[in-house]
Amino acid sequence: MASAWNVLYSPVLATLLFIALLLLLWFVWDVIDKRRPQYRALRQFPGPPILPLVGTAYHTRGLDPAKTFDAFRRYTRLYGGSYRLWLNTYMFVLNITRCREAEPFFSGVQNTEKSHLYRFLHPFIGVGLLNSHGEKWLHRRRILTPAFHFNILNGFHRTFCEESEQLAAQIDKAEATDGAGSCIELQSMMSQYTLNTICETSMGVKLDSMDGAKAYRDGIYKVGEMMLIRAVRPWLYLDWTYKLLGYASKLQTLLKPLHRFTIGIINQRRELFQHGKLDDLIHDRGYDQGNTGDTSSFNGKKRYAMLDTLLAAEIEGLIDREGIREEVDTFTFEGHDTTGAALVFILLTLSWEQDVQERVYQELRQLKDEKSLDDSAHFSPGDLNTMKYFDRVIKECFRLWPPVPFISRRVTEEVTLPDGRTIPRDCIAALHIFDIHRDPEQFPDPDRFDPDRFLAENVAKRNPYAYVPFSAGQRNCIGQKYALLEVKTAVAYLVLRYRVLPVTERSEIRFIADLVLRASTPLRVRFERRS
Ligand code: HEM
Repeated sequence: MASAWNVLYSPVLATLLFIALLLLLWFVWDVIDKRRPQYRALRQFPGPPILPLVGTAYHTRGLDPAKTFDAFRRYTRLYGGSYRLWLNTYMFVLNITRCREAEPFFSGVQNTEKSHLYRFLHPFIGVGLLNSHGEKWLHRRRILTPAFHFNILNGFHRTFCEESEQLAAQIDKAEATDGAGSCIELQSMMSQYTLNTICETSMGVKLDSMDGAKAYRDGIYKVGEMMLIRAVRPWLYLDWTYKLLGYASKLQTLLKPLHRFTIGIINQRRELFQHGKLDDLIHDRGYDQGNTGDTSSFNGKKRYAMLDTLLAAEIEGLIDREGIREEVDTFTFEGHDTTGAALVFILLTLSWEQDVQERVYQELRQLKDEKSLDDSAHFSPGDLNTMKYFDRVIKECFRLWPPVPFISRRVTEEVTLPDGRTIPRDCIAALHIFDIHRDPEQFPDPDRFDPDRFLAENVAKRNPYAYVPFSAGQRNCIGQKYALLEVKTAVAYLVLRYRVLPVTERSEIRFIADLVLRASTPLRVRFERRS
């Protein structure tokens, strides 16, 4: 008898009973949870079976980033469009892969709040233009919109040209070392180019000429990797598990020098700004040259750079020091990897599509001749916009390889779709731009590269939200024109100078689930100097 009591009171049994009780409570909660209207609403959409307790959490469990990327595409094919995933009332997602379901998020003024995934960016970029909402977002957007005025972009064009020359010098150097037509790994080279340009245009510094540039560059990449680690491991979504497993302190260690770097530059520039020396600086850098039309002033200062716009707003009491830091880091984060990815996939595409590349080259050459520009001269921003075929090629590359493959929103207002289905409140709307761009109803034979999809008559036949590489509506990309000018400047310069030849084939590419479109293996082309 005594031994039976001993068994009953043994710690093992007590633990088992405790676990059984927890499971029972979890099960009861799960049953109640599934009676909520959100559950019923989401069940109107197709998706993988929702199992008791774990919902659909099994669908990406244990998958590496490449398999996670493939799993999302597989589900889109399997369910013929948008599909739902369910964990519980606090975590349920509608994966939107067709523009008919995406339209309410792009066209309206409601549901503009970002999902909780953007919280992972808080330690790095704070709560700035990208991830704030409501009044704060509107206020910041108003302050920053003048920093993207076309006169200012024209000033940035000079930086894009100089850095394109640096890029070519690097390619030539590789050729001198490794022999003619040497293989170039694109992802790191393009990322270096775009980090240089964003540092100069947003903070006014030439990164490569600064102490600590390498540490900053490496730090930015490592922080990007840590964001990805968190995004693809749902158990790290909770702040306490993130802290407990040591990730939070590792991130802080990485972020400290990055923030010190940005704050140092902001302080230096503030000094110049407050002592009225910035006009000399603008003049020295030539930002005030080549501006056409409007030379309007902002608090007596020319509107020429992103940080300077913020410093002027600070004087007016519109933004504080931390706010300036947030926005500068937001631009560095949003403005370099995205444009880098765009360049990688444009150059790869040109390497696969030799006829297209030749036609682009002829168009560039013809304009050069018409304008009597010598070989080393760059096109002006106006010139770049006149080349229609070039423009269509860039657009088609952005369609097939959108640098930001997915974005997400928190549904704060229930959405009723034209077919009567509802997207419930508190749902996460994951807008998969990668799949929206491959909707066969909007883009027949969607995987085929065809720049003529962007002929005016073809564009007119499509839903206005079928093509959204820069998102659309209120929360669209503030840097869209900047990015297009940068990309076109670099591609035009490189194509005129080199024939881009294939190394990595399209069929070899394995994408990974990431904030920016990236492949798991190196992406390479050859650059052959044109005679
Ligand atoms: C090819 C390059 C780029 C692409 C494809 C791109 C794409 C996007 C997309 C899809 C969004 C919406 C994000 C969301 O809803 O979560 C966005 C927002 C944003 N982008 Fe870009 N972007 C690019 C370059 C840039 C550059 C160069 C800058 C800055 C210099 C920039 C700054 C921003 C900011 C601040 C936002 C948030 C805007 C807001 O919510 O008001 N982007 N971008």
